[in-house]
Amino acid sequence: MELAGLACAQTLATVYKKDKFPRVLVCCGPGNQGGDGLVAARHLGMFGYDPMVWMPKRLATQCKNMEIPIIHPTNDMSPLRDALARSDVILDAIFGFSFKPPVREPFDKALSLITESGLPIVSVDIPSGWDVEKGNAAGVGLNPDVLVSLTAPKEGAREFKGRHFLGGRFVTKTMAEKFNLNLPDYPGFDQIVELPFAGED
Ligand SMILES: NC(=O)C1=CN([C@@H]2O[C@H](COP(=O)(O)OP(=O)(O)OC[C@H]3O[C@@H](n4cnc5c(N)ncnc54)[C@H](O)[C@@H]3O)[C@@H](O)[C@H]2O)[C@@H](O)CC1
Repeated sequence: MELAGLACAQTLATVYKKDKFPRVLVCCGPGNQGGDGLVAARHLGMFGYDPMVWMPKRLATQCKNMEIPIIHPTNDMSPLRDALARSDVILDAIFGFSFKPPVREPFDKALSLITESGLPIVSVDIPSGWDVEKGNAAGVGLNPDVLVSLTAPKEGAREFKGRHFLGGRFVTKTMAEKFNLNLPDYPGFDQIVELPFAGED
């Protein structure tokens, strides 16, 4: 979770520079991906961003020491609406590979508000609302500008058209061999590598 969160923060920082996009709204879901989001928020704070966390289900207190503001658990959407109005970019850490449609409350309203905001979105692992295998077939998912796949790209992300990064430097050789993963090399000490657009060499 620590390295996955760092990979997410590094992806956002690579595409959305802090001088133009300092205010990051990190939207965290109720599962492990939400945990990645909290870790990413902490790293974004260390990178010099001004992160804020929206977390409708109470998770942990990872952000306390960084004094990152947390929008408290509530089904009322007005705090999220206000936070969106004060943000430059969104890190979508709401749902990952365990998401099963349809989207339940309060996340259904949250996904609509996030889309309506028109802000750039960086999604973690699979855009929220997409099925891990069927993608956005139901049409209720976010349409992010950037995706950071963790471990390996998911089947459902095939139709994703934006900038696509892989964050999986934490995958061991044994694991890569066991699951027959064909993983690219990571440059330098980076936690992420940008993948070519589908169809590119
Ligand atoms: N296991 C792994 O190999 C790794 C997992 N990681 C992260 O963990 C994610 C998977 O974590 P989890 O399995 O905890 O699951 P998710 O983080 O995908 O979320 C599952 C949560 O969402 C809720 N949920 C599912 N469908 C819903 C719906 N339709 N409406 C409302 N709530 C719904 C579930 O009740 C559960 O609380 C990955 O996508 C990735 O982001 C990374 O930390 C890297 C390593």
